[in-house]
Amino acid sequence: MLPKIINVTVKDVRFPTSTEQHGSDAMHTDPDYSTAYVVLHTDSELKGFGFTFTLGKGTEIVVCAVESLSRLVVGKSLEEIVRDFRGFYRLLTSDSQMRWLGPEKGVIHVATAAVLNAVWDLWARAEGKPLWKLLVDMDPEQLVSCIDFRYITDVLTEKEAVDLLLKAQEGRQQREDQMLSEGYPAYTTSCAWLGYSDQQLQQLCADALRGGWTRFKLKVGADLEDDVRRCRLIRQMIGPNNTLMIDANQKWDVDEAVSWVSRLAEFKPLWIEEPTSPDDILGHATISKALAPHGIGVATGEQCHNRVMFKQLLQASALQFVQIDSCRLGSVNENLAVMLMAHKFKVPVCPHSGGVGLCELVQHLILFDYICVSASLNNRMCEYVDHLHEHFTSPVVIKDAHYLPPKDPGYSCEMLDSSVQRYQFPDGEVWLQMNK
Ligand SMILES: C[C@H](O)[C@@H](O)[C@@H](O)[C@H](O)C(=O)O
Ligand SMILES: [Mg+2]
Repeated sequence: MLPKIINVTVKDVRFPTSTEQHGSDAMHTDPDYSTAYVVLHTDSELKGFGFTFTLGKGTEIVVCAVESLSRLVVGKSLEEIVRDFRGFYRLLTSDSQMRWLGPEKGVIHVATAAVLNAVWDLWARAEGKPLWKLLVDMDPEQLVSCIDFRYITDVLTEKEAVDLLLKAQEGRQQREDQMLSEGYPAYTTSCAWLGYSDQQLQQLCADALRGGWTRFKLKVGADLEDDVRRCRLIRQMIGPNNTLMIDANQKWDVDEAVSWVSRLAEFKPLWIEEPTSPDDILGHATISKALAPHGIGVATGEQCHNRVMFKQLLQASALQFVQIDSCRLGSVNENLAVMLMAHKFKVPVCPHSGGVGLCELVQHLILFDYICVSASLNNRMCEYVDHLHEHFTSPVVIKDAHYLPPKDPGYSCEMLDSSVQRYQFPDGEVWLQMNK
């Protein structure tokens, strides 16, 4: 018997990362990595844990949204949910009154992500498997039955999705074994946040090189001369053969993006990430076209609202790297749709990660992508940042710059009770002390 959800609790948990400029970029200069942290309580011993990611202020708004959605969840059994997961996704995203707040975007959608992440965590725990393995073991029809195809059937139908998954079945066991022994390739963003000094960047970069890292992301976009200096510095340190990516976090207008990045082309970045507004699909297409002769691709997705936006970015050849996000899209359900569309358009998926807990979650999705969808590691890697893992009960395991597949049952969302208590906003000990 699968458990029934009898209560949902949600907490505002914030980590004061801004004090040391961790996570800083051209637009988000002082992020306090935070979560709206959800626990599904059931009529059994099992619980489901989930969250979405925020930058501090406003997390209380997401908490309210989760509370509103909870009314749709309490009283449902897991059996009833997973028997028609597409229907359950629709229930949360298409409530005829609440959808006005989105639809499928903004606060209400990240709140949906938090709730659905907890449901997937609960399901994987009930099956006694890590989430990636639950997905890998599902047959194509069952996987596809979790996806809401509304608004994307012009690009991907249910039947096509099943066919893509069937086609990728060959070599699956071998890829699973490979992941278990080698892990999934990662890149690091931890060396080069915008607020770090040159000295700090050099030190962290030297440490990372010693630790076996070969792919590095640098924040740009505040000041062109600073960017030239920092790109030169990091390129000198990592040498010509390691990979460099740059990330502007939406700083520029379209033409400005093209001229600014052209100036940085000599440092050979693989991609420019979020050059402009995440909503500007045609702008991304223009930038992609202009930068192609330099061999620089456009990456985006960490603030892409939903599968419909990804569909258009792909249709318009507006991105060369798809950055899915475990806490912005409607959880695993919507990420499955995006991974399959990316595969159809032959665009590699390189997930956005980092923040607090995003590495823990997204590793499951990218393992599934490799084993069951893309079957390729070409031009693919998953972001990693080295912050806040100690607050999770099943933290990520990195070996030689690769994510090793998680083994514990669930979606790796559970935080330590002591951390939740200490960092709860505004009454946790850490915040009480900071505000003294
Ligand atoms: C505010 C955050 O740290 C962002 O800077 C971060 O998610 C970043 O865009 C990334 O790609 O890791
Ligand atoms: Mg980014």
